[in-house]
Amino acid sequence: MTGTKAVVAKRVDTGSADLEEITDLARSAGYDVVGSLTQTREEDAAYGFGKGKVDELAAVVRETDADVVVVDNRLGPYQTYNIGQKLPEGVEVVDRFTLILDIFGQRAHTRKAQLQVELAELRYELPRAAAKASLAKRDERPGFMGLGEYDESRERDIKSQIANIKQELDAIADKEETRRAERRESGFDLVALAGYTNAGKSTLMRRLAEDLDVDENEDLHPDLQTTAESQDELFTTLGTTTRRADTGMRNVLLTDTVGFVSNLPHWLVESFQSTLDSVYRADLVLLVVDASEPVEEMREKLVTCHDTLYERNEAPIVTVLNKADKVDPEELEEKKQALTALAPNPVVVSGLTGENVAELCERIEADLPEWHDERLMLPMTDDTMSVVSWIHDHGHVDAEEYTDDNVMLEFKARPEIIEKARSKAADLSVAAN
Ligand SMILES: Nc1nc2c(ncn2[C@@H]2O[C@H](COP(=O)(O)OP(=O)(O)OP(=O)(O)O)[C@@H](O)[C@H]2O)c(=O)[nH]1
Ligand SMILES: [Mg+2]
Repeated sequence: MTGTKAVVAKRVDTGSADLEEITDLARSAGYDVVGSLTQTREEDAAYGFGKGKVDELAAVVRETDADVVVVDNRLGPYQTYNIGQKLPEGVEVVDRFTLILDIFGQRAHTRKAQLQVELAELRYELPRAAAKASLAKRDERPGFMGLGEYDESRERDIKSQIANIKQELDAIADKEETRRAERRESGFDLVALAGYTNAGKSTLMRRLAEDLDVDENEDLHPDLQTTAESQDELFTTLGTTTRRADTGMRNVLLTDTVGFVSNLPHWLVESFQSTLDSVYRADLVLLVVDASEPVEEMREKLVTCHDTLYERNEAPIVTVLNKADKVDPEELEEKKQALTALAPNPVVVSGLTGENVAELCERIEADLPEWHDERLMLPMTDDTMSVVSWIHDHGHVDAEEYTDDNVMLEFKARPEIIEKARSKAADLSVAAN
């Protein structure tokens, strides 16, 4: 798609239209943005924009020799069609959702990601299938008999494809839920990075996971990857990447995932359910915000993130104001104050320079579900040492004393781990008697 020329356009009811994000999205999709156009007026039923504005748009397209018009509004199928009719032959009209789906399609490298993109595309197409067929009828082949039947069969076809994909995604989601349970049983705390796209999640992920040996866990956790790309582009990360993070005492598995963006329809967010599950079902969420942006922008993006998290999220949230290296401390303090209602007690860091990352680690440890203290006396048998090392692996041992007949352990761990340790200790006692 590189070299494809695009004109971006946006209509707002009031105020002035901001083209920055749609331009970034278009670039991220690989378009060369060669022109732009905005309009402030209420929606026109036939074109979205006013009719005269569409003529202007056509002129810009001709001047710039553009191949595509990217519209940052929700366009109905008939509006898309009508705009297309006014543009030079062959120029495509793409709306915000189609554009985002394009980007996702380009970045989807795993089966799961591909299925999710396909699901979203089908959900987008479903309500349009009938309209398309009726437009085709009106436009091209007025006498063609089979069309009425054709559009129904296309709709049926889409519905059955949606059902199949959902089934496959449900199976993947079940597997992942099982894996999360296994990881928790192995003593890991699951921490997820969430936030608006381009906030710096992947950069922070690499910073937190930097001195870790992932290799030794690769067999245990097959989705562990060593790379989490960062780029100054929207939606660099689409699938999930999980790595071990060294935050101190706890065994943390950190998951990086897809960024949020505003104005996404419900069906699109739902299509990414199984990716977002790693956020919703985490033990702790780090909500990353780009602190170098104007405070109003930060506020809007925080609201978008909260909206996406609101319904399903189960975990406590720590807000992370990232890119502190780009903001002077006074300004940062003002922003912090202005955002307290949305982001109480945030941690300020720079994923790029590593500034304050130690403080973030402390917060992660403090806000994770609590570990409890336990004291166990283990009788000395052939299996005792393997239980001792199991407790070392799954919790934090504060004290360890050996006598001829016993081992005394004082440790901290998650409540489930303590339960398991107790039952292991009971098994040892049975074996010893
Ligand atoms: N100055 C500065 N730049 C940063 C910092 N963290 C990230 N960046 C830059 O911000 C851009 C986006 O970073 P990513 O880590 O890819 O952001 P992301 O949140 O993973 O983005 P998506 O995966 O696209 O949702 C990159 O160009 C990073 O180099 C930071 O602390 N300071
Ligand atoms: Mg990323």
